[in-house]
Amino acid sequence: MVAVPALSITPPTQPLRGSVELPGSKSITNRALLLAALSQGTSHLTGALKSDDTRYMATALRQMGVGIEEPTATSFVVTGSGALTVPDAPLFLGNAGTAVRFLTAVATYVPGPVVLDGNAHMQKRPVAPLLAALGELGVDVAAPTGCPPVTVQGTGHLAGGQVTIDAGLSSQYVSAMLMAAGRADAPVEVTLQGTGLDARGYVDLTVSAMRAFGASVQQEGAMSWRVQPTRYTATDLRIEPDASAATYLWAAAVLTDGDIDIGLAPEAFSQPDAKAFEEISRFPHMSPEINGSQMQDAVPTLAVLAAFNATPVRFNGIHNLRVKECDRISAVCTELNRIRSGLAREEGDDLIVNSDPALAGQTLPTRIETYADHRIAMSFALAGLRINGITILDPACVGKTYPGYWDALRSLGVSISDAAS
Ligand SMILES: O=C(O)C1=C[C@@H](OP(=O)(O)O)[C@@H](O)[C@H](O)C1
Ligand SMILES: C=C(OP(=O)(O)O)C(=O)O
Repeated sequence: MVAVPALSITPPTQPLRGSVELPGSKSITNRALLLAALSQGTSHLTGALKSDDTRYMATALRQMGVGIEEPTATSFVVTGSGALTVPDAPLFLGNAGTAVRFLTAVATYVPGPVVLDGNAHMQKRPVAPLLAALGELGVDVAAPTGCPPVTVQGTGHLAGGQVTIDAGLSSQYVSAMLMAAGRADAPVEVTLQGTGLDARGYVDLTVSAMRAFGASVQQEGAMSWRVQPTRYTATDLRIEPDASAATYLWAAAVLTDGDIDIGLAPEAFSQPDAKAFEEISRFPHMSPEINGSQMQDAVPTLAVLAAFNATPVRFNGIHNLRVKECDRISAVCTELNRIRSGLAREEGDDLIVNSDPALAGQTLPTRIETYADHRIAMSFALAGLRINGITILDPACVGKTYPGYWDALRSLGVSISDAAS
């Protein structure tokens, strides 16, 4: 495939109408691949996402002896023996946070050393709190920089016991520990350090996925979970569409006064980002203050939409957007200001969007930097639906979670063309 350096978007002259088939959920696909790999027997996963993040997960599991076939563009057939084997090379996981965090915990089931690494962006994303928690259960794991590469000296086992996790930077540490716990030798009690959990909905998603594969997990209050050593049972799972992907289409519909059928009502999703629909449906009267802590991946979508809102919007509860694929607070702020100076500002870890409904219809030639971050590319494409002159650099970065994004917009009648470099 020839890399396309940039895409230019022409605002549609009509409301966007039509239907779009969403990709499967990244979060559920990577949980299901992992749990199926730990199960003995064959699991059929349908409606799955095929993208960079799920490819990295599947490839790493194959390197550890798991059989994974891909009979169709949206299915995986996973055959596990209940054990993992020593990979003959480091596991390269790109910038897939789920793959890195989940596999770090599960690598304890390999009877030997495992190195997990990622690209330059992933090498800046913290894993130390997860390592500390694994260490409490006796796992020999090291990451000299506190970020990948990580080396796990697996024993093929995980002892049970009590573990505390500081999930202030990522809920994925909790999800990783819980999923590993289901195959431990004895019960594991996982307790949160601190007061709360941003992105709690992703831990709920983890517990549901574990239960689908036969695990017994009790949530004990808001702060801890007890996982029984049931091991996992192979199962067939239909994966729901990706709610984060849905946010772009919901926003595209309200921005153009259109109507896009994604085949699923907002309330039918179990993923946390579906909460963003409440704010999207209020447009152009979004709330003056939006707490993004429980719908973090939707914040770039909401922030670009907020640029066209009737009144300014402050986003709070979003501090850990700074350790996603890029520093998303800074990236969104910088790129909104590139469209029109003064459109956004940072205040501590809050992002304030100084909304301007008069942006719609203007010509403001802007080349949007995307920082190798799919969500920056996908959300700023929305600005191109109302502003003339928006160009998205490195558009192929959407391949992390939504390779078909540009085609989906084109199918709705958006004109997107290769930009002159
Ligand atoms: O568990 C998951 O599937 C995810 C959890 C969230 O990350 P953090 O827990 O790191 O905030 C989210 O941003 C990510 O895209 C997917
Ligand atoms: C933060 C994200 O991904 P991950 O943490 O899984 O790399 C995302 O998809 O927006």
